Amino acid sequence: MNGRPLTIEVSRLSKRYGPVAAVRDLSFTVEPGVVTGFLGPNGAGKTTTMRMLTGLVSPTSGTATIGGRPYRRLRQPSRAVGAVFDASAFHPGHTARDHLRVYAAMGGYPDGRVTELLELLDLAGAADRRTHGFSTGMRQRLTLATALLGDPRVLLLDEPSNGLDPEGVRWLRGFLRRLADEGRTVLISSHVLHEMQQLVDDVVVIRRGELVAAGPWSQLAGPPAVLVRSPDADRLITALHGHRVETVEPGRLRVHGLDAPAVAGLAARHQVRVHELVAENTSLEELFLDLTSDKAATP
Ligand SMILES: Nc1ncnc2c1ncn2[C@@H]1O[C@H](COP(=O)(O)OP(=O)(O)OP(=O)(O)O)[C@@H](O)[C@H]1O
Repeated sequence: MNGRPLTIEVSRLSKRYGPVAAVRDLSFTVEPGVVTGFLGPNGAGKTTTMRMLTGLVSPTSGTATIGGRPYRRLRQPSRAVGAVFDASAFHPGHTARDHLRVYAAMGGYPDGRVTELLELLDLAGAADRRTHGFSTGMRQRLTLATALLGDPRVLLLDEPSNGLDPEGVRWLRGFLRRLADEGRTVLISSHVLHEMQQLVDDVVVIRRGELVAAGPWSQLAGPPAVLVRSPDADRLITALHGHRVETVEPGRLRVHGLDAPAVAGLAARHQVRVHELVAENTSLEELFLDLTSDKAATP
């Protein structure tokens, strides 16, 4: 990667389309060196925000900057920022190599960069095939190759995991992680949450154009919880004095803020019988459903 890392800053950003408030007073930061997921249900305003970041849509108010400047005022925008919004937008008659050559010519990149990226994205074997026969995974890799032509320090990808099989998602995770480790700023949007859970370090969650939550995924997921089945549930509640304990049903408890070994240790110390102990991790999906439910919308 060439040059200093670039931080993305979105500040009090709004976009109206007539009566539709697509993005409302949105503020968040995306740091270099991590993979950040931009999450929200369909129509939440993700694409509109990413288009404002790349100068394709002008904000109604607020700012969206990359390394402190709006996209259009960056010295070499296409070298600083790689962005692709539609993975299916290939000319069906073009081969993968043709497609990359067209974009390389537009950006002023040498042909050697095309060959390099075909290798890097595992497309060398399919380089001279027409894209209309490409699988979803190959299309997504070609999209990534297009975004990477200028060796950008910032990568903005709209729904890069869309339609990938588990093997494809695993590959994408490793690839994005490498880019982040090189100091790049990686922002990927999605509404398919179980895939994102494997892909991202930080998350920015929006709903109806507004920020719902932002931060490291591990913090947003909250502390662990443990499900315990015990014939001595009342005594276990006493032993767990000072911790938040819910009774799920008679004989079954959910203990918050402790991991399974800690609960087992306390039970042993108080000679309470335990028949089952299951660690529960809040998945991003649960978190997302919770954050985006109507209940969460009302103050
Ligand atoms: N050019 C436009 N004209 C009018 N309304 C628009 C336009 N672009 C987006 N919208 C509206 O703005 C809102 C946000 O749309 P946007 O595409 O940004 O959401 P999204 O989170 O990317 O959704 P998806 O996951 O479905 O792509 C939606 O209500 C959409 O209908």
